Formats: sequence, C-alpha cells, structure tokens
Amino acid sequence: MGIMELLSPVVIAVLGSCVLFLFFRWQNLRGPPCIQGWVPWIGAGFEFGKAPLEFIEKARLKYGPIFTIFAMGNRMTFVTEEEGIDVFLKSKHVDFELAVQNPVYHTAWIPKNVFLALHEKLYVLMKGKMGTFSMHQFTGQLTEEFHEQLEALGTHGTMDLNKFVRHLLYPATVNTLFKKGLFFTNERKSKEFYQHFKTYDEGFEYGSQLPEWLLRNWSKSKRWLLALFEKNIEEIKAHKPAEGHSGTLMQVMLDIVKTETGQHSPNYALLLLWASLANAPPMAFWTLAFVLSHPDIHKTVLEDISSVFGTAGKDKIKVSEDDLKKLPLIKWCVLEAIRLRAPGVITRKVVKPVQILSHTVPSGDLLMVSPFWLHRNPKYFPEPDSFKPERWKEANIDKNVFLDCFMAFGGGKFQCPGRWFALLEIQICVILVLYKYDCSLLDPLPKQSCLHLVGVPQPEGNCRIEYRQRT
Ligand code: HEM
Repeated sequence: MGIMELLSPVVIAVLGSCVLFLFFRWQNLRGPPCIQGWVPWIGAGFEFGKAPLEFIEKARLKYGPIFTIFAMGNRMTFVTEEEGIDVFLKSKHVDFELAVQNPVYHTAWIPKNVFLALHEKLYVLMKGKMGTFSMHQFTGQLTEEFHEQLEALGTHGTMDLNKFVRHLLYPATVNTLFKKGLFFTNERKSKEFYQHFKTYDEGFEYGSQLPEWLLRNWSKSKRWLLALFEKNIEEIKAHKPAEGHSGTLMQVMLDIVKTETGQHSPNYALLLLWASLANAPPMAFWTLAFVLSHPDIHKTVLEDISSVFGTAGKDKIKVSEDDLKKLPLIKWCVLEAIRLRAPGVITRKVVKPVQILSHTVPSGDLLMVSPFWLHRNPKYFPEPDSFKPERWKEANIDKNVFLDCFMAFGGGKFQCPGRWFALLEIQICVILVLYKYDCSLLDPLPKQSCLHLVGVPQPEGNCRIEYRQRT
C-alpha cells in the first residue's frame, strides 16, 4: 500500500474535523450571546434562580435585545424587541405545545402522547366556551356567587387583601367553571383546599422542572388535589346543566378527554384549576390595591359606580353587560393592573433554527418573551412604571383589542383562552366590593415578588384592607 493511499483517509478525516469544528464555531458565533455560568448542567441556574425577573433585565441591559441564558439544562433565548417578538408570535418554526408539554407532565402527570392528542381540541373548546360572545352566560352567575361570598365577610373587618380576594374568587370561579358547591361546603374543607392549592401554586414553577422528591410538600399537595378530583369527577360529570346551557366548562372538557383517555380526567381538572386560579385572583388583588392607593382614581371609580347602581351599598345589585359598558374606567384599571403585573415569561420551543436580528437561534432552544419587562419599555408604554388607566382610552376596547405590545395573555395561536372570563370576573368583583364597602388600605402598596417567572407576580409581604359596609 502506497503512503499516499494510507494518508488520504487520515488527511480527509483531519480536514473534515477542522471544517466541522469551524462550522460549529461559526454557528455558535452567529447565536445570541450566552450567559452560561461554569457549573455543568446547572449553568447560570443559581444566579438566575435567586431573582429571575431582575436577572433578565440586567442581561438585557448588558447584552442587548437578544440573549441566551443556560440554566438547569435548558437554553432559554430571550427576545425583547419587535423583530424577536414577531418571530415568537408568527414563525412556524416555534411551537407552544412542545414548550409546555414537559411542565404539564411534571405538574399534572399528563403523558406526552395524551397531551399532544388532545391539546388543540381542548383549546378550541375553551376558546369558544370563554369567548366574548359567551360572556353573558357568566355575568349573572358570577354576580350571584360574589354576593354569597360577600355575605360571609360580614359588615366590617380587617383582612389581608390577598386573602380577601381569594375568599371571593376561588369559590366563585370553581362553582362557575366546574360545578356549584364542589369544594367549599364547609369552613374546614375550604381551609384545607386553600392550603393545598397555595402550596401547589407557589411551587408550580419548581415543580415543573425539578424532580418531585426534592419538593416533598409540593408533591403532597399535588397528590391531595388529584385525589380530590378523583373522588369528585363522577359528580362533576353527572351535574345537570342549567336550562339552555351545555354544561360547565369542566364538564364539556371531560367529554373530550374521555374520547382519548378515561384515566386522566382528574389530571385535566387539576390543570384547569391551576389555570383558572393562579392568575386572576392575584390580578384582582393588584387592581384593588392600585385603585385604593390612588385617591383620585378611587374617587372617580366610586362616582362611576354610584352613577350606575346608586349609593345604597346594601342592595344585592345585579351587574349586566350593559352596566359594565357604562363603567369603562373600571375595565381600564383592571387592564392597567394587568399591564404592570404581567407574567414574567411566556415560552415557545424552537423546532427549526430561526433568524432574529443578526443571530441564528438553534432548534431545541426555548424562545422566551417577558411580558412583565415588555410592558415596561417606554417606547411602547410611556411612563411605564405609573398606574395610568387612561392610557387604555387609546385601545379599541369595544372591539376587544388591547394596546400594541400588551402581551399579558400571551399571543398567537394559543393566547390565553380564559382572558375574557378573567377580565369579567375581576371587574364584577371590584364593582361589588367597592359598592358594598368603604375600603381603605392599612399598608402601603407592596412591591411584586421577583422570585417567580411563571404567571402573575405575587405581592411581597402583606397588605391589609379595612372594609365597612356603607349605610
Ligand atoms: C389575569 C388573569 C390571567 C392571565 C394574566 C393569564 C395569562 C395567560 C398566559 C400568558 C397564557 C399563555 C399564553 C401563551 O403562551 O401565549 C395563558 C394560558 C392559559 N390560560 Fe390564562 N391567564 C389568566 C386567566 C385565566 C383564566 C381565568 C383561565 C381559565 C378560566 C385561564 C386559562 C388558561 C389556559 C387553559 C391556558 C393554556 C392554553 C393552552 O393550553 O393552549 N387563564 N394564560
């Protein structure tokens, strides 16, 4: 064998490796700047986990409008300007279902094949059942439910505002979307439910990523909630819908779940429970807290309520869709609170490399947008840190259009299907509370906690409300 014959495969292999090396290096250079720490797999996880919201904003200031954070085995590429957001919302190469499937498995034990088979069908159903044209079906029941809960608050008292709104919204939501009287039949049961849901909700983000044996309390509460649904699922299915109604949202969802799998009904119930209670109650908190801490706005809101319902405070008023239309300021206050306390991140999985600005984002990355920070960009929202409900005058609210770059409910094909329901229940809740009671805050408006990224930020520390029935 001649020396040239022997050499050529070696030379080809060496040259090939060089080309591949240079190619990957070039690809990497074209990727966004990456913050990856030095610990394998954990990457920047420790730093990021301490205060993720702040970490993202600091990274944006240092690295510019697109950057990658490597943490806990994930590459999360954040986009903060139009070009990236456009790709996030419109590109065929980024996928919602693949981004959330793993967290859904961890938090509710729904296997990948079941989730992918059912997701779109369930989404279409939720979108229809909670679409703008269906809202009139909920207005009456929500009003009744809130009256019932307000009764239990008595004529006056002092309470942590977070607890106050949960006391109103948890039962009202569950009774409306699942089945009347499902969990809140006595005080002991309610307390137990609140406790387990709180633990499940607070640990949701960690639970969606970390092994369950690291999160014992969270796992216990998750199992408790699943067992509760297992016990009640037949009762939910059997519950007779009111005349002219097709059934509660949960009932019609279970009909679809049944077509694919019988055994995962409680798991879907748990997911809907979390989606319907994790964001709307804290948002009712923030709306009331913002209104009560802005005396001018509070005064105008009260005048508006009196102009529609009178001043009595004792009557069990009925709130109709027409009444809501006469109270635009209250809707603007809700939307402005949502703008300021929007979820930390929303996410999509990159399934084919996408080009953003001068960078190539590789497949496998999670593409992330932070509505919380996007809503603080003065380019889109002048004086972004101020609570200014009147900025919503510019939005075409009658046609259900939000302000440009408002992304608290996500966007694109799988935008939050519960958004109109959430807006409705928060508006009715705020109206009934402020109609019935003279309210004031005993503590300053709290800051938002920077600890969590998924969902609406919770308040940091307590904030008490003092309420007294109007005479
Ligand atoms: C102010 C309150 C709420 C906020 C800020 C909010 C926000 C969001 C966001 C950001 C998403 C992800 C969308 C995306 O990635 O594009 C989402 C999804 C979802 N939301 Fe909401 N949400 C709220 C209230 C509700 C309520 C009351 C319900 C149910 C009644 C609900 C049901 C859902 C469901 C089921 C999904 C998942 C949709 C899917 O799987 O495709 N949300 N929400």
